[in-house]
Amino acid sequence: MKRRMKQIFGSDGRMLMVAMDHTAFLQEPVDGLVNYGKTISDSVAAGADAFLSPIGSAQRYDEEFGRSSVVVSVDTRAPFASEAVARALAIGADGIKAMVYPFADEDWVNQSAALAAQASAVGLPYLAEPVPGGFSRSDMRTPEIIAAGARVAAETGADMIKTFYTGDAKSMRRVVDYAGVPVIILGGHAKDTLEEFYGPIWDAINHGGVVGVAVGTNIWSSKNPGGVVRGLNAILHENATVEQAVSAAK
Ligand SMILES: O=C[C@H](O)COP(=O)(O)O
Repeated sequence: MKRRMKQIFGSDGRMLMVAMDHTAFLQEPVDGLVNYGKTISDSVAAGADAFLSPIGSAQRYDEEFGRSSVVVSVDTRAPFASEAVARALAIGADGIKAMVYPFADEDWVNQSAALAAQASAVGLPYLAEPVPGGFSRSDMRTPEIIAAGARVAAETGADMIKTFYTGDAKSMRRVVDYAGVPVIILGGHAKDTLEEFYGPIWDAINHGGVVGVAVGTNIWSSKNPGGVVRGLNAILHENATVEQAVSAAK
């Protein structure tokens, strides 16, 4: 477990994860995901530490992933718990990831606990993504509920949490403190400018206690995925300002 966690996070304890698991549920092809292998290769060259991928692509693109970490997403299109863990191990994954729906679906919370137990038994890091109330409850995205949801997911046995940015570093710090395990934030919908995209990430990393990002849409929907990753790498691993990150991306 320790060796795999170090592999995912790297020597500075931070993680730049490119999320490409959307192919398991998106209802239309997106160029950056049609060109899945190229998006991976460009991201690796730009400094990505890890990828989030469904099992099918995790197997298919092993060449492109190179020495980066691959965390297999088993939210959908994959068997849960023991079968998913065995499959992830069989393909050489560095971790496993699943959704959790605190305050909405007890079965999913219990499934998360089962998955955590199975993964822990074989030393496979488990990344849980709590979505309080489920996707329909956008009213449940307050900092307090995000913090509570993160803790529920951590209490199922997750080793890391991927969750929403609360919108400001102070309340994000409370999420991180309450979760008790490393927290990374997701990217969300496509932003109009790089400044708008990098700004909150810079805050979360430098003042919110967040140790990484899992970004999908803002990378693979960009005309220049490698550039977006380069800017993220500058913020996460080179202490760059937002302005420097924007320059690095261009
Ligand atoms: O696995 C998906 C994550 O939510 C990150 O992707 P996103 O940047 O599109 O939100």
